[in-house]
Amino acid sequence: MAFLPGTALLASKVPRKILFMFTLSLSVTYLFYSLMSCYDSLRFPVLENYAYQAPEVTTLATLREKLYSTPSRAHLEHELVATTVTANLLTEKYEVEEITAAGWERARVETAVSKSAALNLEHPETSTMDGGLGRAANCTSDYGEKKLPQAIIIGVKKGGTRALLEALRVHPDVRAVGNEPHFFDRNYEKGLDWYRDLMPSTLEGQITMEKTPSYFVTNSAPKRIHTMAKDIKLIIVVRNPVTRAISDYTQTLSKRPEIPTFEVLAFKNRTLGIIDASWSALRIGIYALHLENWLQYFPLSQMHFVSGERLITDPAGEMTKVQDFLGLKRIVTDKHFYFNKTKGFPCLKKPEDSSTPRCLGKSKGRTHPKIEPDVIRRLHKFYKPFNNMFYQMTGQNFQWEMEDGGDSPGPRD
Ligand SMILES: Nc1ncnc2c1ncn2[C@@H]1O[C@H](COP(=O)(O)OS(=O)(=O)O)[C@@H](OP(=O)(O)O)[C@H]1O
Repeated sequence: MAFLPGTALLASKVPRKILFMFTLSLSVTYLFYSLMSCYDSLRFPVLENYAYQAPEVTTLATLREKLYSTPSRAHLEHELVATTVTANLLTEKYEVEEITAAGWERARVETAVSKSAALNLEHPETSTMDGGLGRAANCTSDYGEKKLPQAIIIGVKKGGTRALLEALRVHPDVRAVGNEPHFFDRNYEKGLDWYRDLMPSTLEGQITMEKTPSYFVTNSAPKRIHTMAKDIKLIIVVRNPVTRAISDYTQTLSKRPEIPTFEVLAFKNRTLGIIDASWSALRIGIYALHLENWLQYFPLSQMHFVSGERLITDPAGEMTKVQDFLGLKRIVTDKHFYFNKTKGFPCLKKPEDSSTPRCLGKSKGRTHPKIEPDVIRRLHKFYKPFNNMFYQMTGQNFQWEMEDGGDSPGPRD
């Protein structure tokens, strides 16, 4: 029997037309995959505002790797870091969003300097309490037009975002929606017209704002916000991640008293000291990793970081920096704040013609449960490298590492 090589045998048996079609389809598939891989490698650098040069990419990458990888037993004992970040359904379900109305009422600045402020005073707001999403609470006037926000407080949850927004609303050139719209995380499919319609009307020179602290930890939020407005200003109120986690837990506990203790939820393995970094109360505080996502889309110059601690100890000082960042006149000053001993926090001064209290409501400034000191120490150790990375990335040292390993300054804890 004559020996024929495989291809020749194939060619002899299969009609030429079919062979041609087969070769053609192979070529098209190859071309398609080549184009796809080119597209992938081209995608990221083309962002217009990409200005971020990670200071120590390897270090951040190493930190991320440590957090996400499955370490060996020896590694576990040395690093004591949680091994997975898959959603922890058990603990995630305890996440309850804070949607209670804020108690800080809007203080009208008597010495309004802008034309817009003068108009606002002619049409004082009927209600100062935060209302439903449809009609914003700080609706001082129906004059003007609804605009998409030019500045957003994007985080962090339990950082002091409500205190900041309410203090900003004192400014006559700031108009903000009272409740959290959650547009870029939960309601994006409703579209920009829906979002714009939530906003209060503004006059020329006034800034439209909103706050939704969960944006900071939402992967899709930076891109979506960038698509809406490349030049938007972003404000992030940050707080010692350990205190923040306890605050977050305290809020959940107030609504779900049956949940396990903080100490139980914080660890994957308490004996080995393995932190559960997938628990959202802890994950939110890894600021460096979340910030890295934002820096893919926005330069640092478009971001302003507020110290949640200083917002309590020196609210006027923090407000000066925020007003400068937003290009606003420095109208909100120390004259607007007083320290309320009963509340244990700064509150806004009442205007002369009103007797309404101007402290934030009961859901702000809750008493935290006492957490075991060695758990606090362990969490400080866990966050330390991420905090240092965050200080490098922002160029600011928030001084969360206290010498005694204790909590940051604040009224409690
Ligand atoms: N002036 C004033 N009054 C009351 N509370 C103040 C104030 N300034 C900052 N804080 C701190 O704000 C913490 C709540 O943060 P947020 O408003 O960002 O919380 S939320 O994410 O909107 O639920 C809240 O956290 P807890 O103390 O844990 O309740 C406060 O510590």
